[in-house]
Amino acid sequence: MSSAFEVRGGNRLQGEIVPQGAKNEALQIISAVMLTPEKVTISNIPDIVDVNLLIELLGEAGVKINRVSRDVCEFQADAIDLDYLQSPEFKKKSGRLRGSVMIAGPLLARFGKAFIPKPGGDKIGRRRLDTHIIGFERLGAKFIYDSDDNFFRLETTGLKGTYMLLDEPSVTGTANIVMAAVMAEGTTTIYNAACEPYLQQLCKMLVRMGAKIQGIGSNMLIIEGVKYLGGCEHAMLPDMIEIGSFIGLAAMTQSEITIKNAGVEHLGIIPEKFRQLGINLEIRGNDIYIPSQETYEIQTFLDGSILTISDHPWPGFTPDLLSIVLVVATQAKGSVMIHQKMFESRLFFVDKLIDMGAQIVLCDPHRAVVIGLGRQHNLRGITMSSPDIRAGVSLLIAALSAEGKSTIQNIDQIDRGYQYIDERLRKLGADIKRI
Ligand SMILES: CC(=O)N[C@H]1[C@@H](OP(=O)(O)OP(=O)(O)OC[C@H]2O[C@@H](n3ccc(=O)[nH]c3=O)[C@H](O)[C@@H]2O)O[C@H](CO)[C@@H](O)[C@@H]1O
Ligand SMILES: C=C(OP(=O)(O)O)C(=O)O
Repeated sequence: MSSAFEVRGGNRLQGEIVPQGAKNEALQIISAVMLTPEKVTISNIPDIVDVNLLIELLGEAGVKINRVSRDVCEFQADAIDLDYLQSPEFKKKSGRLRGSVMIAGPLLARFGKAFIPKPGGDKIGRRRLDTHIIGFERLGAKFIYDSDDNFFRLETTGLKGTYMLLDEPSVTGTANIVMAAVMAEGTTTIYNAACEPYLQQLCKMLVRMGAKIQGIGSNMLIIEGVKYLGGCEHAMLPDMIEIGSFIGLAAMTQSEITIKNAGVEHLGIIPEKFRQLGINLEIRGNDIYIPSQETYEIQTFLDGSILTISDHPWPGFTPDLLSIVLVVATQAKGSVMIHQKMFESRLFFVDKLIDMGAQIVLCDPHRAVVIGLGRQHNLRGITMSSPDIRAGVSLLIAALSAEGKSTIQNIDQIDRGYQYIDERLRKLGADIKRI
């Protein structure tokens, strides 16, 4: 696969786009197939690098995989090869994505053993696994760290339910602990649990498999362990981060776009945050219609002070859309402070936007003030490299709105999470090609 996009900016886009299935949900759901020897059928699976890599890993670990169609897959984990899960091949491959860490919970629950290599994913700051490990320990697992080979090993003779108050509502951490607890002996209470739609979907799937979980959607999950989980069917929700990216794309390129089947009841505060930037969007049934807008004006707080948009665990605003909000603000009228509280290395990509002509002050690693250009002039196309998945798409959106040619390198980052993005954008009228 080639590794750059060449984009000629300035086209107004038009048409309909259907979001892919949610990447972060897919990583949890596909890990959960390890909890049962029975068949699990999953649909609306996004065809993206991270998810395909996880499916490949499961296949190598002995899970039977049958791709019924491009987005539907049957899994059957009735003959897991535990030796593979300690091998250098597993270590190398699973180290390439963050999501692979979530097979630890199911393995611990079912086989009493799990191995976690140092996980991959975006290099967007420190990404610790403390919540996962401490949670497993609280359930009675023994944690052994091999500093020579950077492998975390976990072992148990039987997990036991307990009360735990998580240090922070970690998304993958909560998923991992839930998957371990569903087959532990007795009752587990997880307080300060993450409750993103990804987790709600996971819990609903586990309940269909026979798990007993109360409090789904809240920050307190009460899980009564069961001895056995069976097969089920599960359909992934539309990817809310992709939906937010398309809203930003439409505004920034003055385009009229309809996002079809957007799962609007699951978007939480996301539409409202884009409205705060002055973007008109209409919810039409399960679609989102964004009219072409010449300009959009950032709201102030009620007392007239400069708006701040910051991230927060669900139901707050997801950190994965802050880079998108930031780029959209560069062409708005007005100013906004972007405060990325969770990750300390996610805003550095703004230097590229500044090179393109945007007015941004990076105050510190967590905060940037954007002074919108209000279409007084266009951004200029440049050559740039994508540091992480969401910065990559933000740069792509900037390039599509800019004057002239841009080259975005390192687009493997974008391919990790956005399915056939160049092809889908071309259908809307974008001038983009892989080189
Ligand atoms: C595969 C996957 O699902 N990845 C998502 C998941 O990553 P992941 O599950 O790895 O992220 P966590 O929820 O564990 O935390 C992310 C970072 O935020 C910090 N933190 C977290 C909670 C909090 O209240 N305060 C705080 O500062 C953590 O210390 C950590 O550095 O959740 C992140 C936070 O929504 C998203 O960016 C990632 O896209
Ligand atoms: C940070 C992200 O992904 P990951 O956790 O897989 O690195 C993301 O999806 O924005």
